[in-house]
Amino acid sequence: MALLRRFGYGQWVCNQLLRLRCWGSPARIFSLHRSCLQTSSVQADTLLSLNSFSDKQSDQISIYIDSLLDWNQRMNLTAVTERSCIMERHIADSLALLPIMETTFTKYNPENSLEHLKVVDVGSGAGLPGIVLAIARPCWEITLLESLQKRCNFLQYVMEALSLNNVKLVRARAEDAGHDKNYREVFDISVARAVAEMRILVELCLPLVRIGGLLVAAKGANPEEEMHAAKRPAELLGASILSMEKVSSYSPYGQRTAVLCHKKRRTPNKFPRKAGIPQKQPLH
Ligand SMILES: C[S@@+](CC[C@H](N)C(=O)[O-])C[C@H]1O[C@@H](n2cnc3c(N)ncnc32)[C@H](O)[C@@H]1O
Repeated sequence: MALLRRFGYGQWVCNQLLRLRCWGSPARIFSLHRSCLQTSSVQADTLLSLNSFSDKQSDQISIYIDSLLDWNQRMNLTAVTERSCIMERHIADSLALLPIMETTFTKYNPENSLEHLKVVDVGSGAGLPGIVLAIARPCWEITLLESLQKRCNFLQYVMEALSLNNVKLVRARAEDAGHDKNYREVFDISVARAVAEMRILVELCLPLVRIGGLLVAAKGANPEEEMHAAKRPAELLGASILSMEKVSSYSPYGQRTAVLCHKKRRTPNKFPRKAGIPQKQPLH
């Protein structure tokens, strides 16, 4: 472990190697180091095999990362510019949401199958976590909601390059989509990652969620304060904040969490408020 750490590998890679019992002689470790330098394949292969990805899904992840790196030279999609870091910080981080999404959804919707969920990724940016979820769960219908045209151009390109036929792209602000009958209260789950603090997120995301559905917000190590501040806003929108769950992401950001809300009643028609108002005057 210390040896790989000295070569600059993150905790995630070391943990994966430990899990797979990939340890052996110094020569074996050195050859692993060399192969990591060449292809980052230890992280990639391990992550993809842990998620039981088929060859097609693994290829889709690979093309997605290539596209991110390529387009990132022309537009600002992500601050992460190394292939291996994208694997750790973005792909692993997005996949880490799946177990908590699925167990919590089943708990509150025991009569519903997990096979055909409708999920909206609010503020999808470069497609995180939406594109990764669409690859991992080809039977789900994923809607990417993104307001910036440039990012939508990238998302459209990726959808075609990956032949993703379970993804819809909507270029709109969440405040507007929330009043469109095609999107209002139709989704089983709304996810959001790195978009806004919880008081704002509940107003952007909960109007899109059907009664019984969930909001799953990907958060950092300590979301307690913002979660507490969002309790009443969530109630105003027809939901209760269920809990904060630790998620087993291997990203080097440190502990990751998911804040979960359960929609219990219809959202009053006055929400979401006009574009920009949720951010300027968060509900309290
Ligand atoms: C910091 S990026 C995060 C992107 C991605 N979710 C991720 O984890 O990398 C936030 C994205 O949310 C989008 N966004 C912010 N507010 C929005 C809104 N009200 N409606 C739709 N998209 C929004 C921005 O355009 C931006 O692409």
